[in-house]
Amino acid sequence: MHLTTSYPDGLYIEGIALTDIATRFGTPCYVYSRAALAAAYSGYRNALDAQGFGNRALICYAVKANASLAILNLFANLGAGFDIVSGGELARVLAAGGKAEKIVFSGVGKSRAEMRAALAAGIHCFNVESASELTQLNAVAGELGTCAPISLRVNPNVDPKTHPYISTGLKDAKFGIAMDAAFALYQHAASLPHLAVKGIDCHIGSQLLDPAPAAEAMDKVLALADQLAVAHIPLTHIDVGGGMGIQYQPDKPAPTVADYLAPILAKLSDRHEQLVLEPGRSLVGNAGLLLTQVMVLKPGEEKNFAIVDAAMNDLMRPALYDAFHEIVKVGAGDTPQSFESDRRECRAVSGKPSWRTAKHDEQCWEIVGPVCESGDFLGHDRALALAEGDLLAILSAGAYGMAMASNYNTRPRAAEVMVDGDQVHLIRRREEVAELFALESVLPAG
Ligand SMILES: Cc1ncc(COP(=O)(O)O)c(C=O)c1O
Ligand SMILES: N[C@@H](CCCC[NH3+])C(=O)O
Repeated sequence: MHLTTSYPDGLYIEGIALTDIATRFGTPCYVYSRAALAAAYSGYRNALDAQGFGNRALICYAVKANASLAILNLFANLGAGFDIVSGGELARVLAAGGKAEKIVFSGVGKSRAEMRAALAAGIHCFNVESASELTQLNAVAGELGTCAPISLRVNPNVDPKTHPYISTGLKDAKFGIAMDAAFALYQHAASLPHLAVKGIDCHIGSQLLDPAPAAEAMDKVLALADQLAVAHIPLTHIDVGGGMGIQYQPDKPAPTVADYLAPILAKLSDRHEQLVLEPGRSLVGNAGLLLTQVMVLKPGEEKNFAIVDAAMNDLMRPALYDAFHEIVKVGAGDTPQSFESDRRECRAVSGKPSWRTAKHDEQCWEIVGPVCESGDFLGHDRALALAEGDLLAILSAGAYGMAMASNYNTRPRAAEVMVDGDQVHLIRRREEVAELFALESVLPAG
């Protein structure tokens, strides 16, 4: 949440004014901070070092959160491994300089071609999610004359207390192998000639603000690991997944990495296995924002609409999960407002014709995009003093922002830039409209 600094001439990221970025690169534009990304990674490393896991923990950044080559390269240079879920992500990680031997491959549906590519690259481990996948992987590894390193991803049937769409550890989810079926499947895996049992994996969901469910899941995971050791199927690593949440709004603080990990690490401290972590959102979420410009103000009897040039195709979290992202003005003299007090004012006047807040010049706005969907909103009831042409920053947009962007309404995807001290680098140029239909063709004439 605290990515920007407010100066008299507007908001900055590190040494660069957001207004300058808008002038140079246009809007909508994703803006990341190299320092914030590096600090998030160090947060994990330091917490692990402090708990004595320095030499036996592998941080595998979950690429799905933000697959930018520049970000992958930055984490690779810091020593990170990667959690991938497709052949595409494998190719990206390798192109960005990631090391194959630090990659874990998650996901409920891996194609044979993806298995082959990962085996050829020599990844650290496949996180296998079904009996059928185990059989297929054994066959593919056999065809290649090799042995696939595997973990089973278990489903502990623990409620992670997060949004149902990003909850993965309850038994009605498509993810993982039921705890009571896992032991037998491990025995089967150990009997297959082209599999090497390495570890166990568990990921119960995303945006978790309380570590208790993950710690509860860990008890079940460790009980199974001990049972396997007795059955002569020793494990060399324990993958605790990702899931740590971040602060999106002032009244919902997130724990520090150290506090979040403490109850989980406590259960692992007197064990010998390597620890694998798969954090995504907590490494990138608060290191990026989406810069957008107000195109049209459309005050109305019921609601005031501020139509901006970013939309649900750029950031779909609000439309998909009703997710909250703080939105602030970035121009000269605009200090980020305290959202909580503003929201109360918005609600207090809601329904009144003027929709005016107590603050001078501020009104309540629905911040919406130009896409033809009523669900195309980026923020509800925001108290802001707006004029057409104003720049806004949609905060905490570094995770699952650009990664889930689409070309809906034939909208080119946004540019992405990375601030590094007093430099700013274009890390992905804005798409051009002609590129959006370059792969298509019309039917032959006649
Ligand atoms: C298997 C797996 N690992 C890691 C992650 C990363 O999760 P997060 O971004 O919440 O840290 C996810 C996404 O939830 C996932 O499905
Ligand atoms: N896309 C989700 C997170 C998904 C996690 C994937 N396992 C979000 O934006 O919050």
